[in-house]
Amino acid sequence: MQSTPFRTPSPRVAVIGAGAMALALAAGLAGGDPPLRIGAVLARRPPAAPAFDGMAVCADAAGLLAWGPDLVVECAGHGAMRDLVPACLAAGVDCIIASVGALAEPAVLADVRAAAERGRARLVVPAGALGGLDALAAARLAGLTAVTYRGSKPPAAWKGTPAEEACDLDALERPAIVFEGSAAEAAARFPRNANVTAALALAGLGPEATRVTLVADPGLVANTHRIEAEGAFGRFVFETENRALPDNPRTSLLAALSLQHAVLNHVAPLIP
Ligand SMILES: NC(=O)C1=CN([C@@H]2O[C@H](COP(=O)(O)OP(=O)(O)OC[C@H]3O[C@@H](n4cnc5c(N)ncnc54)[C@H](OP(=O)(O)O)[C@@H]3O)[C@@H](O)[C@H]2O)C=CC1
Ligand SMILES: O=C([O-])CC(=O)C(=O)O
Repeated sequence: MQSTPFRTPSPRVAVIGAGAMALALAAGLAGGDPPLRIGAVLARRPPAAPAFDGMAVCADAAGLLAWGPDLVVECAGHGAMRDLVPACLAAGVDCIIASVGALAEPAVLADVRAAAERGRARLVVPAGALGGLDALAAARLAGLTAVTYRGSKPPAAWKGTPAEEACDLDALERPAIVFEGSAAEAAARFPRNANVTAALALAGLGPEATRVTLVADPGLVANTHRIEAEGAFGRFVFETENRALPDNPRTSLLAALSLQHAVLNHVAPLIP
């Protein structure tokens, strides 16, 4: 038998969603060393991009589970996370999710947790477009006193969101605050831009106590995320300036790479 670099000879990985992030994930894994091909995609219509060629296309959770995945990666949106991920977990399939913001709603978090317990499966919450969550989660063990987040993106990334009520995105000449409040509210009001605030909240002080500022900045090219955390451990600041994916200006390349790393972490015996 040929040796495999993975824990199982042929990991059966499926993806939910066929947008910018799924495309980057599929291409990134297939182009890796060693390559890993995603075998199935759950999509509402057959995906056209060549990165999805050869994948089984499933229409719903039952179809996806019938394909027999070892691991499902959600990169579709809050609705898909809420409606499809619990069924996968309850069936014993580990899941990695991009749409972490859905977990800021306590009922969804409870539902997902119960499904994972029922199926003895694992839900992996990656850092996505952020960094520093390993340090934050460790620091939490000794007690945190404050966690704040400031997320700044170019105006185009805020199109079609409540930011349009806060300012005229097309006429901005200087940075404008488009939201200030809790991570819970940010994740709910900006489901395609503020998933990172829910991941931050889960790792740190929770969705109500994590303070969030969102900014539309016409001077920016990158999506910028800044975390400041304080507690018994001391203090840290983490900032990242992320390039956006070519197919979606809201979504950072780092978010897709974070999913790719989480998949490799799941299937490989050792990964730094
Ligand atoms: N954690 C993080 O750091 C980040 C998380 N995200 C999350 O990842 C999600 C995906 O991002 P991105 O790929 O850039 O978004 P896109 O809008 O480019 O793609 C979303 C894809 O998901 C599909 N989709 C939506 N709902 C469903 C469903 N119920 N069943 C099947 N397919 C569905 C869409 O299909 P259709 O064409 O049919 O609508 C589309 O193909 C975002 O919505 C956001 O929640 C995004 C950025 C960062
Ligand atoms: O990709 C990013 O920069 C962050 C993002 O959209 C999200 O958290 O939803």
